[in-house]
Amino acid sequence: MPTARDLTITEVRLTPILVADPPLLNTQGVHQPYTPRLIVEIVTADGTTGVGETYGDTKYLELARPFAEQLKGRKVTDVNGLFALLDEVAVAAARVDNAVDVGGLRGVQTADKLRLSIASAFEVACLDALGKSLGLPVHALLGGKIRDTVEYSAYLFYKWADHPEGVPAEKDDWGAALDPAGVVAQARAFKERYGFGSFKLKGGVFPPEEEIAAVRALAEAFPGHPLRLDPNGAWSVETSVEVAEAVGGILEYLEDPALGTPAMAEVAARTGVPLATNMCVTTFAEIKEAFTTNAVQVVLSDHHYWGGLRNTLHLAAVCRTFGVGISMHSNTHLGISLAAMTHVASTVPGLHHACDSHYPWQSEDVLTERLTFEDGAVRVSDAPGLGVTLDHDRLAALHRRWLEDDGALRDRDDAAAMRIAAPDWLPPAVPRW
Ligand SMILES: O=C([O-])C(=O)C[C@H](O)[C@@H](O)C(=O)[O-]
Ligand SMILES: [Mg+2]
Repeated sequence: MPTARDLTITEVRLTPILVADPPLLNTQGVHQPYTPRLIVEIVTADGTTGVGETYGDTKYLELARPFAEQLKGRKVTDVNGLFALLDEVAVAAARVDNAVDVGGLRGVQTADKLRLSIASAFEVACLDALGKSLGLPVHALLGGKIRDTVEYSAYLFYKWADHPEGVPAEKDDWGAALDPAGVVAQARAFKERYGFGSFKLKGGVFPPEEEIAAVRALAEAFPGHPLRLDPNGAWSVETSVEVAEAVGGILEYLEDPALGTPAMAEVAARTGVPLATNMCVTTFAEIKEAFTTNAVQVVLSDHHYWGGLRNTLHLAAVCRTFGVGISMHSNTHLGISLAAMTHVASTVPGLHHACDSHYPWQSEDVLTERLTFEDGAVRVSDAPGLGVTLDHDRLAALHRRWLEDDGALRDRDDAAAMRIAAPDWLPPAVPRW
């Protein structure tokens, strides 16, 4: 007879941390030297622990704390119940009224999206604990992997060599990338270190002509490799169409060239270039307009704000129904989230594009062993749960950094980080070009 397991949640630990981040440029500004993340641990009565990870900014912490309190006494098998609890977590109006999320780079901000961004970390932690308890990998709990490896793309950024002088920061070894030659050199380093075969350039930083030149240089240096360009909605429809005409033929897709579904629909109608998004379709409510106006051809899911791994599968099913492709978006994240992304991606049918991941930019992690890329892919773990182990010493050290911060870095603000180098900097009005 199998022994009964007690999967009642007895303890929930929330650990906010600050993680080193290089000076990566985007249309809003530059990444801070340290970025907030929240690590969630769930402990069950039989001593099983599950881990999850999500955004660590104050607005997420203030929701995660009351939510965590409600979980005690519930079972990790009650994953649907997590979502029923969400409505009970109050979101202050000031967090959503006219607010955009970090730097405006992840689409609308709604109370539900904030709540889902919290629930996702708890869902992952529950699935990790359940998998460990049953001796099954998370992908098995999602119906089973249909591929053994998940391919990722190199996430290229325009970048300074260092954070501004005098700003405490960890040194990175990527160097600067501020022109086509620098972007190609960065892509070569990504290929050499991790074997990536697809390249995405974060654009919206320099005038479109310069970014067109960088894409052309990439195409010349890496013939036949899929390329993407993502200016985070910084261009007008006219500029988007001009860029599409200039480099559409060498792009796998153009990502969020213009802001909002109507603008994306117009660009899509006027060009033959597939459009991807992690800005105009970031909630289920936005799907209908975008799909019925043919505004996007690929949705980049992100299990953090879509509300977890099972919601990602629901999104994938809707995309499949409408003949829209699916792949994955990424912000700064650690190995717990890379493991979660890899498990869910291994179960998604028709995943035809390499997923995004910031992970190579993160020199720090909270795991005993970093996840690795081979030929640009992460092997899907068959170990119980997510297949990762938390390093409590590392976690404590990164939490100490958070505790010692005076609050300046606890909320990611790319425009404020830019003002250290350019005091007059304000997030540019959109469209910027
Ligand atoms: O694909 C995207 O739009 C992103 O990854 C948005 C991110 O916020 C990225 O631009 C960043 O972290 O600078
Ligand atoms: Mg994007």
